[in-house]
Amino acid sequence: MAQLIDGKQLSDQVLQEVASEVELLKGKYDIVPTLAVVLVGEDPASQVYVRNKVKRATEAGMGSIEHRLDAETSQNTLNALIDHLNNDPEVHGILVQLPLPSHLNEDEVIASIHPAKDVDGFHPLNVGALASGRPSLVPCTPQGCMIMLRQVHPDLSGKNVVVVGRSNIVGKPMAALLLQANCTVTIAHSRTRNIESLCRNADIVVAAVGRAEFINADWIKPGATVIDVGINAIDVNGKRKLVGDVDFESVARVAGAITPVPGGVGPMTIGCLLLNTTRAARRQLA
Ligand SMILES: NC(=O)C1=CN([C@@H]2O[C@H](COP(=O)(O)OP(=O)(O)OC[C@H]3O[C@@H](n4cnc5c(N)ncnc54)[C@H](OP(=O)(O)O)[C@@H]3O)[C@@H](O)[C@H]2O)C=CC1
Ligand SMILES: Nc1nc(=O)c2c([nH]1)NC[C@@H]1CN(c3ccc(C(=O)N[C@@H](CCC(=O)O)C(=O)O)cc3)C=[N+]21
Repeated sequence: MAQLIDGKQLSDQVLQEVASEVELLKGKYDIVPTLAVVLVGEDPASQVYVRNKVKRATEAGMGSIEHRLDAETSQNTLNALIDHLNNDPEVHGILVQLPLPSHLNEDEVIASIHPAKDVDGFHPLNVGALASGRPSLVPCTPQGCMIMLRQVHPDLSGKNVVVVGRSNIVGKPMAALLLQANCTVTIAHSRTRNIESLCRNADIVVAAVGRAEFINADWIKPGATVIDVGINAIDVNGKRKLVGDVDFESVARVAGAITPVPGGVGPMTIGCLLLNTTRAARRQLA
């Protein structure tokens, strides 16, 4: 049976680090690091994430502000809110929950967030910084995955890694971080040929596909490390259940180490989001 990489426990460590940084910023500089979360529409999954983020922020002694806008909100209204948050000295981090309703221009919204407050690391300036090996605010989910990987592989140098998925929020920044850690990185996606055999050659597989239990034991080299980013709600006998992009039961029998869902990458994402918020606050001191 594979070693379980416990995201809940690791995220508690990250959150403790966050809490002491918050204490320091309060005591020494009299500022309360504050995260503003913007949620447009009623997407029930997003509401769960937003709730979790706000809860953890409060526990860490941080400020958190929620802006819930209805699904019909116009681009102008959203732009005006972001403008206001950009200029509010008491807000240090801004997160606009994605995806946005289809009538809104996501790229425009992301580019309008002040790069120094972009705790998601999605602004083109932060994306460019990461791509050129000078990371600034690093996307939370890939950052969390790296912390989990380091538990198993303190030195990642030379590892063959396959990242399945090429989204801007997970796959691409994940690949950039792995490359910077001297891994040999392959990015697979829906047009990739022989994806199964590619994965079977990998020392590490990172799954960010968005398909429930897509990757099974036949794809995994015995002893490999598997990071499951997927969060998929499925129906089992009328009950809602969260599963990853990896078929946990079969893969855990062949892998050397694996992350569970829930309790894996998800909690790490939140930990890193709050860590980014304290980093952003510190940089805004000057
Ligand atoms: N734990 C966490 O904190 C987070 C979890 N998530 C979860 O991670 C998953 C991925 O999210 P995200 O990156 O935003 O998803 P996207 O839908 O944006 O991207 C999915 C990627 O998977 C690829 N893909 C889809 N089908 C296949 C296939 N049959 N074979 C190979 N590749 C395929 C797509 O390829 P193509 O580009 O060719 O279409 C795409 O690159 C989701 O389950 C999401 O809920 C996301 C963010 C944070
Ligand atoms: N701008 C933006 N930034 C994001 O980081 C972002 C986003 N938009 N849109 C949606 C995805 C998804 N995401 C998750 C974060 C935490 C959990 C999480 O905490 N999951 C828990 C449990 C969740 C539950 O029980 O429902 C777990 O996996 O154990 C899940 C998913 C962040 N995302």
